Amino acid sequence: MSTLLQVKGLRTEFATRGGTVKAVDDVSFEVRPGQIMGLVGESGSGKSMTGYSIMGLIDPPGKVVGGSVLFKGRELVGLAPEPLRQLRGNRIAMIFQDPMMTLNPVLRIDTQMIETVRAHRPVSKGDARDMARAALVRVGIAAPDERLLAYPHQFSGGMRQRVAIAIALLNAPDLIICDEPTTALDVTIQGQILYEMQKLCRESGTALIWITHDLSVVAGLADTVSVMYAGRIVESGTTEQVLGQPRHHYTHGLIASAPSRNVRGEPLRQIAGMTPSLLNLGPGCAFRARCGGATDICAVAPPLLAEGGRTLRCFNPLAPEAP
Ligand SMILES: Nc1ncnc2c1ncn2[C@@H]1O[C@H](COP(=O)(O)OP(=O)(O)OP(=O)(O)O)[C@@H](O)[C@H]1O
Repeated sequence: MSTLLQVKGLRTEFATRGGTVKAVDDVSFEVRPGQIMGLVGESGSGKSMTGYSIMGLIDPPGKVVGGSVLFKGRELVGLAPEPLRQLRGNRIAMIFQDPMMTLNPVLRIDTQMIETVRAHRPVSKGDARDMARAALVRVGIAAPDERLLAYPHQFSGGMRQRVAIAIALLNAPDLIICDEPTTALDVTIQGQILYEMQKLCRESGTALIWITHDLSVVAGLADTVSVMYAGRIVESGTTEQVLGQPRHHYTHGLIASAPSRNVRGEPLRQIAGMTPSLLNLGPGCAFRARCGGATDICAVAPPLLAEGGRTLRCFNPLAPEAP
């Protein structure tokens, strides 16, 4: 099938007093229309910055310093602000952990939604209002006419996030990047939103990149998973491959330490050691200090192995389990 988004060798750096932080370091992946990709990793691994880099939302002292982001064949790296703005909220949308990154606290919901539609297409206010109403219904908001007249502070956290999702859906984008949008919500609401997002994607062919540290979320949602560590993707493949038979020691550690894998009465399992600083990271595997499989060779840059749709950056991967 055709490729919707092709990210190749993407690199984003922050100039800090202590030196250069390589937040996104040679990241590559592809997303097809309608595909749901999970981007997982611990806090600080570069997931959000990868999403922001694709969206052209990196602010100084950060900068995309290399690589390519092809969206429907068009290069987004280096694209001028105006054409980028036209793509955002129209063909590509982003949903943030905090819905107030999307919502304006002083405007009524109808005003915000109508403006979002009319910024990208020449429709009447009445038609834009109908589209806003339909989007609220799609995300499961009851009494949409009443809700359209409300201000963001009149909604609960879960409802506010639903409105932010409805705004992202307004112009039927080809791609939505979701940055932990359900993390702050209670488990029941999180489950409902995940279910609705998956359904919407399946129905409309919208592709999703779902950024999360929570493996249980991607297990039920994503078609493919990419695992990030210290700014790099260390393993990717189908969800079954990566979560069912991890080959990278870091992926294995993440799965083993997931809260759902812990047994009451036994000590909580964790990956030993600390995530490294992204300042002055050398070329070798950044996980080697915490890795049970590390050998001397891991001090040099690990090769990118590709096998049966899976990619892996490791000299000493875990053996595939016998079928
Ligand atoms: N303004 C900044 N100045 C310097 N470094 C930054 C800045 N913003 C981000 N970084 C660096 O980028 C790295 C990646 O951050 P990012 O937010 O992408 O991580 P993440 O995996 O999304 O984590 P989280 O789940 O906590 O959001 C951070 O570890 C930090 O070192």
